[in-house]
Amino acid sequence: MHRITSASAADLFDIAATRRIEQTAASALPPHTLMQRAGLAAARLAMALTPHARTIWVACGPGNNGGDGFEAAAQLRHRGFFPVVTFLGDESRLPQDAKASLQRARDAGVTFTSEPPSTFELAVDALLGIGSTRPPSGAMAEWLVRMHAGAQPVLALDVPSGLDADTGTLASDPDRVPASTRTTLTLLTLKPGLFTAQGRDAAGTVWFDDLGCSTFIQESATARLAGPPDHAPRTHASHKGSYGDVAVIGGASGMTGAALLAGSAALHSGAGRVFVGLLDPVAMSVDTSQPELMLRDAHALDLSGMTAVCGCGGGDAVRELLPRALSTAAALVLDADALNAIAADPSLQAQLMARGRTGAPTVLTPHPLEAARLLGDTTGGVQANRLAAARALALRFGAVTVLKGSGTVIADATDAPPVINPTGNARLATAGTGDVLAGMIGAALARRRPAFEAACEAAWQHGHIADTWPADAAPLTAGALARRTPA
Ligand SMILES: NC(=O)C1=CN([C@@H]2O[C@H](COP(=O)(O)OP(=O)(O)OC[C@H]3O[C@@H](n4cnc5c(N)ncnc54)[C@H](O)[C@@H]3O)[C@@H](O)[C@H]2O)[C@@H](O)CC1
Ligand SMILES: [K+]
Repeated sequence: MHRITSASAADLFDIAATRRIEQTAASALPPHTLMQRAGLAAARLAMALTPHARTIWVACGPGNNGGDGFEAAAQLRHRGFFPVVTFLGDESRLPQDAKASLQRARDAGVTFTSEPPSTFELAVDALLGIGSTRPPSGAMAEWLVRMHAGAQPVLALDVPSGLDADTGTLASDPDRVPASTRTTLTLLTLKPGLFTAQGRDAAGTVWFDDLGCSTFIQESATARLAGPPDHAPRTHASHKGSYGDVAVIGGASGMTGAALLAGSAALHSGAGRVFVGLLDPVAMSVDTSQPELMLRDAHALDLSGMTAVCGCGGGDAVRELLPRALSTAAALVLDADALNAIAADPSLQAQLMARGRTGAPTVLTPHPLEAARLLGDTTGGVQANRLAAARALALRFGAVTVLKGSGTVIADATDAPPVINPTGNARLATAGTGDVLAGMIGAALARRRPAFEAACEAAWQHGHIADTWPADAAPLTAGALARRTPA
């Protein structure tokens, strides 16, 4: 059992793959072994979370997730703890493993009640796991509200009840901000839904126990959790040409700052030279706070041989430059208004697809609304399956797609599993942080990282800066994020 952090990459498996792995493992092991291992891991984590707990409420549901709860309760009782089990299900219809664990809990002397205990130091959510099929209702919904209403920790087994383990969508009340401290112990496999959409908030800190079954995994991952980028040292004999040129195209009237932020981010991410091609005809000619940035009229920049970062604060004016960027930029990041322009113009879409067919490195960085416009979908439709939406965009345009949001998804048009970025937090919910990400990806492309790796590495780094922002520093601003310096 170990805690999942952003320090190491990991494979993720969807529900269908998890069930296949379970079948393979279960057929190779003595009966009930998996559930007993799951319950023991849950009990150990419960004891570590609340070593002095007097009452541990274990809420058990009608399937094998409930069985994990019975087993955990039995193990806790054997160790001198006082679990109180509430069971929402029909004993005669319990799956065999769960039935055996229910009996083990009874034999261990666990207390069973019909109503949750009035006070508890820890709640164990064993109501629904990967078999969740509909929003919790009735007593199940009431119990979930109750366990999350207080400040007591909640330990969810396998997945938080009601969370779709494939997509990270939560069946009920997504806007509820729970008071509880959340931990999830996920079993057998890591599931993508824990790390994107509502999954990160619902799951809290994720622990993983493979139940000793990693050797039974014979299939490829559904998705992957990104790990930190490798830090390639710069050779002494390198020069600014070794790290490439970035040209930011954006900054229409009133939005110059967005382009300067992207430029600053590219500069501080190590690009050799950064040009900022402004679309505002009366724009400044130098940014005295960042004299390294070379400000130009966007129309005058020759993009061949350069990495263009196109769209940051681009307004409608960026549209006329897109055909040239799409046809001449050596590598290209399309962000914000560039994406909106493409979504509204079939001829630009055709050019983007044609660029994709040439294999020229191209990265799209939509937030969910921009992704929805490009796909002709709604934001809700995109968020309902972020992995599928990112992959659909990557396939349609032949471009690496970075679908931003909690648990940013990076997909390309190959068979490689999409990647979910584990870093980042709500500090990034401030204007300009998307421009910074675009600039960071631009810098990675400029030093000739392959587009998929460039996107994964920049997304990880961008979130990591926010994750390590000192608590006592001034609030994160996009400018400070671009400079990587809390100020
Ligand atoms: N599959 C595995 O690999 C393993 C499974 N284990 C546990 O078993 C779980 C999967 O077990 P199951 O397939 O039985 O699925 P669940 O225990 O998640 O629940 C399925 C049952 O809940 C009912 N249900 C679904 N949504 C409901 C709702 N909103 N309200 C009320 N009832 C609802 C279904 O009709 C079904 O009876 C895993 O998440 C994990 O906790 C572990 O014991 C270890 C191994
Ligand atoms: K659960």
